[in-house]
Amino acid sequence: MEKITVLGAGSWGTALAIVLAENNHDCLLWSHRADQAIEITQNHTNKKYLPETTLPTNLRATSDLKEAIEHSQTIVLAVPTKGIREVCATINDYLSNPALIIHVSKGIEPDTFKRISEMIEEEISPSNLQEIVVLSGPSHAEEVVLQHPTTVTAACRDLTYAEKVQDLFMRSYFRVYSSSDVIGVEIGGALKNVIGLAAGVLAGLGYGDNAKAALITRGLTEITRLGDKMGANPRTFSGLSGIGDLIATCTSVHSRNWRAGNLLGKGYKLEQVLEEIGMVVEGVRTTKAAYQLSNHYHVPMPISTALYHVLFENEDPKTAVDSLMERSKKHEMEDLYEGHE
Ligand SMILES: NC(=O)C1=CN([C@@H]2O[C@H](COP(=O)(O)OP(=O)(O)OC[C@H]3O[C@@H](n4cnc5c(N)ncnc54)[C@H](O)[C@@H]3O)[C@@H](O)[C@H]2O)C=CC1
Ligand SMILES: O=C(CO)COP(=O)(O)O
Repeated sequence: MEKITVLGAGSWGTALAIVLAENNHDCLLWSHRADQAIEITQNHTNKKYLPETTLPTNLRATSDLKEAIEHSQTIVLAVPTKGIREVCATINDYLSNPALIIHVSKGIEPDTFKRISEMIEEEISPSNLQEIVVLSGPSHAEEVVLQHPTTVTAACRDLTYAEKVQDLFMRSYFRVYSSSDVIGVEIGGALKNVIGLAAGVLAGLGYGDNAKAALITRGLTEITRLGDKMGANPRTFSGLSGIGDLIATCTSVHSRNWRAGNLLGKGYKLEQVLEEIGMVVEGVRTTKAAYQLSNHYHVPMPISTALYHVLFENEDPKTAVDSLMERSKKHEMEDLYEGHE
């Protein structure tokens, strides 16, 4: 049994805290809302994010970040990408011993192109940092709390820590694999949200399985192409954090990104869509980052680029799909044939 702190009491932070509490760890969940922390500790519910779920009685919550950090040196970071820097900068002030940070967020910061582990390293001083592990894969919170079989990957440059995270989380319904490819696991997790949004757009336009299969396959191609340039092991993209998460997000009714895209395809405006979903839709910001990265590395990413035009330049979704389909002919394995975009 270990003392573990989970920062972020949204759907994912809460679902993971449940797994840890069921594994008999002394788990303290931090919410930045006092009323939510009281609800979790006293009523054993988190109605806003997991309305049907009863939480284990050994799971407590606090809204005091200092108390949460003093609780343990094993910290699961489950806040949206946009909040990572702010939360890390604050906890850096409270840390008195090097912490193991396990991050579970999926995004890339626009403009800086930083992955989550890079942002953590910039905000937490080296003396306060033991290691960073990323935990990622096809894992909707709604199904984890129902104890449906789920598989994820824990990646760290030092495999010892990835294996430690495996031991903390492994449970009959929650299987964790290890990897040392932090870059690949982070890029796969972030960019699948862009393709998931696009899959929702296609569904919203009324397109079916042919279009979905094309999108997943060609989406994986552009993720792999970029990941390769950014230093990932291309094989990682055929694993859980790559194709695995891509399938889950592009085919699931639980996916916030898919649902957001679906509404966009039906003609709703982005602001309306985000209000309707009410939870973080990471793919929106990551689409901006993907578009910028595509230009920066001169890597063709036609799907991400088309989605960027829809999200940020008001392009009509149907026109964007038509433009994608009407591009010049290509070889399917175009990366082998330079000059063929
Ligand atoms: N929901 C899921 O099934 C999964 C989510 N993830 C990832 O986990 C991360 C968190 O997602 P969810 O839990 O789904 O989001 P959510 O929208 O359910 O909850 C986010 C939580 O973070 C809090 N929050 C927002 N901004 C904050 C800030 N600046 N500082 C502190 N707290 C802040 C919100 O109040 C809320 O409690 C995302 O990167 C997401 O991609 C990864 C795997 C599965
Ligand atoms: O990352 C997830 C599942 O693996 C959650 O996806 P959404 O953010 O699209 O809901």
